[in-house]
Amino acid sequence: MASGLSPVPDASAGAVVEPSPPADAVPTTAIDGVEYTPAPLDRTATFYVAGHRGLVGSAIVRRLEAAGFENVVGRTSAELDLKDRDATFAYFAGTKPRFVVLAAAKVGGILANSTYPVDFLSDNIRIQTNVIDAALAHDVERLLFLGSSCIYPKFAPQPIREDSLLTGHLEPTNDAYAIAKIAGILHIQAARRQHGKAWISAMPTNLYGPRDNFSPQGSHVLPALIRRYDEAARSGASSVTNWGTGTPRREFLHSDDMADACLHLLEHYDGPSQVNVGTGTDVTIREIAATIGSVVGYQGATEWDTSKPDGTPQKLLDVSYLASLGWTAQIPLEEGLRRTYEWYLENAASLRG
Ligand SMILES: NC(=O)C1=CN([C@@H]2O[C@H](COP(=O)(O)OP(=O)(O)OC[C@H]3O[C@@H](n4cnc5c(N)ncnc54)[C@H](OP(=O)(O)O)[C@@H]3O)[C@@H](O)[C@H]2O)C=CC1
Ligand SMILES: C[C@H]1O[C@H](OP(=O)(O)OP(=O)(O)OC[C@H]2O[C@@H](n3cnc4c(=O)[nH]c(N)nc43)[C@H](O)[C@@H]2O)[C@@H](O)[C@@H](O)C1=O
Repeated sequence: MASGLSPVPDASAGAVVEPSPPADAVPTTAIDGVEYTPAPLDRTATFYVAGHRGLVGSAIVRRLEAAGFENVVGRTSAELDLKDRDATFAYFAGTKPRFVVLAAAKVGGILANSTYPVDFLSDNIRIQTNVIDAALAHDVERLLFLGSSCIYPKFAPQPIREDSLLTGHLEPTNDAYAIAKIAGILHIQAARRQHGKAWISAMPTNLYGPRDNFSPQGSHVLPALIRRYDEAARSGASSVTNWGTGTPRREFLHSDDMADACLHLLEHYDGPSQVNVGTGTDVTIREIAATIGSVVGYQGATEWDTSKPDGTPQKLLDVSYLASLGWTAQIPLEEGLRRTYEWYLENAASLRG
């Protein structure tokens, strides 16, 4: 992040260089039937990544900088609490971002979501409402809101298509978080309808990668298991105990793939429907546990604590619309796991939690 943690450069300084149109700049039909033409984003514009230190936000910063964006900016939650409406508006007034990705949120695994539903609802509603309203007030040109696959009904037909939204009851372990995310999707659609904004929403499946949350109680399953199996391998433990039955199925996408999909969507999609982002394949929790055990070299037994919640039995996303826009995931699960484990080993001493 070249200028992100220092004052934002004067927007009037330097000539604006418009990038040339992409080779594939042919009209595309959006998921809801609207036609639009892919358009590259101006690499010199100020680009605010809300949540730039998190799992997804940090991957987006890496992807944007690799793509030549010169003015990627961000603030930590200590520097700018996005729950504070006045502070959020003041930041937008001072920074004047032209592009925004909203990757700041209160995020956690199944236990955190089910234990603290008020926090997941209230914090996320406030963060996203403040950012979206400030972006409206300060005329942000392109904004990408990140939701989650948990917005879909617990028993949605698999793989889950975008039009399954609001067709059934939510999974109770994360309904509060899901309702906040659904409100975000509607907020983006409302900004499109009422103010003509070219803003969009993406719904990621379960994500993992460097800078994930590895805290034993608060994290998602994949970082939790990397830590648990690594610690067991080191201590020579004869068994580890995971949560639930191990039978639920989950789809895992590396954060670098997610970041690539975000930029692709911003340059190739402009429609009101949220767009699913995933790999199109899933595994059982038992299978991912076995793979992680093998990646970290754990040789003991695995037990299952069925007093812990399983959550939804399956939430495999239908990613055919995103594929029709020209994007598919590139990082195989086992390779992504190895890369994440390497990052974990290098950073274990300084992890949160
Ligand atoms: N991880 C996953 O499996 C999935 C994530 N998502 C979505 O992707 C997005 C990013 O998630 P992820 O990267 O995993 O989450 P992380 O917890 O890794 O990062 C969240 C980021 O949000 C920032 N943040 C949180 N609260 C505030 C606040 N009050 N003010 C300012 N910044 C705040 C944090 O800033 P700081 O570090 O400075 O405190 C952090 O950088 C979220 O919208 C999430 O819902 C969707 C599906 C799956
Ligand atoms: C991304 C998504 O993440 C959350 O939903 P989830 O997919 O259910 O998330 P999870 O990764 O925490 O669990 C997946 C599965 O794995 C099992 N499991 C085993 N052992 C551990 C374990 O040690 N930790 C965790 N967390 N899970 C474990 C666990 O019992 C469950 O069956 C949402 O709340 C919401 O945040 C959201 O949108």
